[in-house]
Amino acid sequence: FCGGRVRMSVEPDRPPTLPAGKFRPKQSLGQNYLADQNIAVKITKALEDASEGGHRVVELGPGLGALTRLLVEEYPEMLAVEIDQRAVDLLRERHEELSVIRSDVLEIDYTKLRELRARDGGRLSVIGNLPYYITSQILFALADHHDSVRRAVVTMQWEVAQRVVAAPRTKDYGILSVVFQLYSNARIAFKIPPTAFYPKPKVDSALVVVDFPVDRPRFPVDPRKLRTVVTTAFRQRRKMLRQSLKSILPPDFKLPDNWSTKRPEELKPRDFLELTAIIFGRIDPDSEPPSGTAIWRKVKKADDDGGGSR
Ligand SMILES: C[S@@+](CC[C@H](N)C(=O)[O-])C[C@H]1O[C@@H](n2cnc3c(N)ncnc32)[C@H](O)[C@@H]1O
Repeated sequence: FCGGRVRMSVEPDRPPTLPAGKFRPKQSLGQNYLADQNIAVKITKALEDASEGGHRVVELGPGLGALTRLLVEEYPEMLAVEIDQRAVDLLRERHEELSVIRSDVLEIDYTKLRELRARDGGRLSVIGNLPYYITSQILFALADHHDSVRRAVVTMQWEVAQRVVAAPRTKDYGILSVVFQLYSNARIAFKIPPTAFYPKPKVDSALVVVDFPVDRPRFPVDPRKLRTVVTTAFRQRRKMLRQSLKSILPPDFKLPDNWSTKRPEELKPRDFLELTAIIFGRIDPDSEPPSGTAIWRKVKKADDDGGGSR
């Protein structure tokens, strides 16, 4: 009647999932809880997992369950991995049917997890409002196990998201850009303002959707060697490769002239594959991918117990 706009949601402050009392968010664990229900819905919708029961769905750092409570409706057989015992207890209380294990997400071996969870032979679907202090490590672990993951729907700091999608010759181009553009199709879905979280972080965040294509040919280089080459080159991004890569070049090895005067930001992601092959040689692309440490025993126990194992 008066033409005013109807507000669809109230300004988020305390998340509705935060229990009354002494539950103080721990900054050291990156606990900025999502408090905006509209955004929670948009994040969970981006997962689009078609598995019956959702046994392939894994949530990293569920916290107080802002995403979990929506996910568990659609994917009752999902698994949640959380390090904070208080949150684990709370989730078990609120969602009896949920498989939740207390563990460090950095211990996840996605290849083993897929063997255990993706019983239909599919790949894992990973979702999480990531704790920002370990975002890069989580992203690299996902990239290392790209054969086992179908899609990752993850929030991260806006500037880290910019690095994931950055093009060569831009200031954000670096190790994250190279790795994610080689192994995946990654896109920023939308920006998330600090007001969507409690407590409010100082920076904007982004939802990033990463798809790992199933038919991508295996690269003929060792992924750990590739990482070494890219990280070492970007550590001195203004220097020419013959200088910046000195410390990792084999004895008596001379970088061919067409590479030696380049700077890392001039190289496209695929050029780094070629460079790694020149320095360290090619490997059999059908060899087994490297496997990290595992929490699969705990996962198996949670499955065997038919719900959350303690
Ligand atoms: C940014 S909060 C997000 C919480 C919740 N998903 C939400 O959206 O409100 C990050 C969560 O990851 C958990 N966390 C932090 N470090 C972890 C680790 N190494 N392994 C597993 N969970 C971790 C924190 O305890 C916290 O619950």
